This record gives sequence, structure tokens and C-alpha cells, in this order.
Amino acid sequence: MIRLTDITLTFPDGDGRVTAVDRVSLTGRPGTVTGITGPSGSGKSSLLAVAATLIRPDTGQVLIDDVDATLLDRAEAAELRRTSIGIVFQQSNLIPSLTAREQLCVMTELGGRAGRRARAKTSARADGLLDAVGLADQRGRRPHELSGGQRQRVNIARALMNDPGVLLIDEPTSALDQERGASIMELILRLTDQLDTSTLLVTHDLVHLPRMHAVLRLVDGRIADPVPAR
Ligand SMILES: Nc1ncnc2c1ncn2[C@@H]1O[C@H](COP(=O)(O)OP(=O)(O)OP(=O)(O)O)[C@@H](O)[C@H]1O
Repeated sequence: MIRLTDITLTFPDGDGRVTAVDRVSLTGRPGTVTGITGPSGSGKSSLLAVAATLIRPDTGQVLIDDVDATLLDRAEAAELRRTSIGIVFQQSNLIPSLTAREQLCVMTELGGRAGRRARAKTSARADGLLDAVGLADQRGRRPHELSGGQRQRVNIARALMNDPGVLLIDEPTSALDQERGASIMELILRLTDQLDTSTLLVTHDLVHLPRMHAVLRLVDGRIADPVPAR
């Protein structure tokens, strides 16, 4: 579960400050996808960065599974991200030299689990997730040997490796054609349901909004009129 309460975020802008997010509140419940949409510059990515605990807001509370992330120091926030938040950024940041399977395994190895039994568990989870995203046959391939849609599937599987309660995704379909985009969206909806994640998804692609459980539209950093969702 993720709950953002009364979030305001400003950035320095010349002599003054620009308000990127203006008193926004939202709740993402387990097993649901909440869409965040709005025009360019409306604060979508800024809000997602706050939810990801990557930027501390000027005011407001960021509750991740009942922990207020705004009260944590950098190391504590990094640990919360590692254990509780899966993040899929707009630009794929897969490691070129690693196979799809290794991209996933490296996520739990970062946490320092190294024993033989732990490694077997990591491998089994990686294989299960690659299967779930439809890449069981491609697990030995490196990023340059995968299509854009397949790389996006690896990104999503990797974000789920540590079994996070919260999944944050920025523009997952922007680099894909309509058919591949629709299939990535189906995948996100299915995994959200199966793994019971609280998923927040930034998109300006209106065709996907009716599939989401809730939609929040930002204009100039503020929540605008509600958009019909399913
Ligand atoms: N690091 C930064 N420093 C200064 N201003 C910033 C910074 N990041 C974002 N902004 C400003 O905050 C506002 C919101 O930007 P943000 O990137 O969150 O919008 P967005 O809705 O995600 O846009 P897009 O759809 O184009 O990605 C904009 O006015 C932007 O110029």
C-alpha cells in the first residue's frame, strides 16, 4: 500500500522556485493500478520520484506499507526502496553485459544474500518471473538481443524481484507500437493482480486509462477533474 498525503514539491528556478507538485494526495491499494496522467510538465514524473523516495517533498507524507519515508535518512530510504518498491523508469537501464536472467539475479545479490540455498532461491524466483513475463525462452539473451518490448518485460520482472508491495512505472509504453504497448499494459495489470502490488503508472497514452482501477490527472502540479476509470 502506498499513500501520499498533501505532497508539495518545488525546485529552484532562477531567483524563485517552481512548484512541480502542488498539494497532491493519493492512495494506491494492493492489487490495483492507479494511472497518473496529464500534459507535459504537469508534475507526473516528479510525483513518481517522490513516491519512489528518490526526492523528498517540501511538505507532505509518503507512506509505504505504513512507514513514513519522509522521516528516513538516505540509507534507510535506500533500504526501503530495495525491499519494498519496484521501479521501472522510462529509459531502460539494463546492464548491457548481463543476460536477462542475470539482470534479475543481481537485484537480490545487491542485498548481500550469498549462500548456496539463497542463490538457488534467487534463481528460482528469476526463472518464475521471466516465465510470468513471457520470456522463459529468452533468459540467456543480453539486452541487444532483445526487442524493445522484451527489454521492457525484463525491466518489469527485475522490478518485481524483491517482491515489493509497491510498483512504480513511468511511461511503460512510450517507446512501443500500439500492439506491444497494449500487451505490456495487460502484463502490468495481470502481475499487479497476481502479486497484489500497489501499482502507480505514469502515462500520457489515454487509450490505456479505461483499464486502470483509478486515474489521477495532473495539470500544473495539481489534481484536475477525475477521469473515468473502470
Ligand atoms: N530537477 C528539476 N529542476 C527544476 N525544475 C524541474 C526539475 N524537474 C522537473 N522540473 C519542473 O517541474 C515541473 C514538472 O515536471 P515533470 O517532469 O514532473 O512533469 P511531467 O508531467 O512528468 O512531464 P513529461 O510528461 O514531459 O515527462 C516542470 O515545470 C519542470 O520544468
